[in-house]
Amino acid sequence: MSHPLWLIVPAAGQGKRMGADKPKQYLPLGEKPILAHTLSRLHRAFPAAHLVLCLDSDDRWFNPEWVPFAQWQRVTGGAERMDSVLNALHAINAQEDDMVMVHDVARPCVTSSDLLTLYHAAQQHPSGALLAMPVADTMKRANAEQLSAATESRDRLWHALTPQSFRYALLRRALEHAVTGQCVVTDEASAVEALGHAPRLISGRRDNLKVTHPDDLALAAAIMASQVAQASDSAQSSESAQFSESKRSC
Ligand SMILES: Nc1ccn([C@@H]2O[C@H](COP(=O)(O)OP(=O)(O)OP(=O)(O)O)[C@@H](O)[C@H]2O)c(=O)n1
Ligand SMILES: C[C@](O)(CO)[C@H](O)COP(=O)(O)O
Repeated sequence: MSHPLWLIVPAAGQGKRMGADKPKQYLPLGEKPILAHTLSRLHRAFPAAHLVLCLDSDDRWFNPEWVPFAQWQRVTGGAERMDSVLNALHAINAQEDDMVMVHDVARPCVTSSDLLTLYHAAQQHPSGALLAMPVADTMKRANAEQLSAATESRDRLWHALTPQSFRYALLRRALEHAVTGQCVVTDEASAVEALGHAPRLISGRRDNLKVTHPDDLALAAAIMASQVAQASDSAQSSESAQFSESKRSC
């Protein structure tokens, strides 16, 4: 029997790099805010999952109407992303082997196919798995004057994305270990690695953008529009395939 899935969405950040008048997860992308897009994408892939949403204690913008899940709870975020995720792990009544998947609210372009691929990989790998992207550019090491002091090897270098997914007990132990050691980790995989585990890297789509800077808003809107167009093209081509199939069988 498969274990329940707990979806943790850290959404307690301030969006300082975005520099807007509200946290970036509440900025509109088309008709709805980023947070609503992200939750809707997660729900499409995992309609029966239990959502845990980490929100800042002073959040004035959240609207529960944006949550499409039947089972969900709100928890208070912490000072760092890792504290928000650990608060969520402490708040839920999960079994040791339950699957937990953590996804940034700021990544609204994630696709169902990447979500499902990651979920299956994490179920099979005892150390968990994360979406990631092999580095595509030449990598430079700057000196203090922002001069290009060296070129780093790209060999086996990946960008970490989200979601990242692990068994509940492992992730909780890893984040508690990081917090106790006063070590700030920026993703779950770093905490798990610090326990000596090696999560599996799953090559994800390059358009799983983390909305971080002002320019990213237009980019995310363009990505979403192109994903919708691609989905409608493939629906049309599957309809026309069915049509030619039915003509053949007449
Ligand atoms: N204390 C924190 C900090 C961040 N996050 C969440 O972690 C994710 C990744 O963080 P980032 O993109 O850095 O978001 P912000 O912290 O909001 O951005 P900034 O660093 O520019 O302030 C986001 O979904 C953010 O809401 C969180 O839940 N709790
Ligand atoms: C978790 C993450 O999205 C992986 O890329 C990232 O580390 C979090 O973003 P931050 O900018 O480091 O807070």
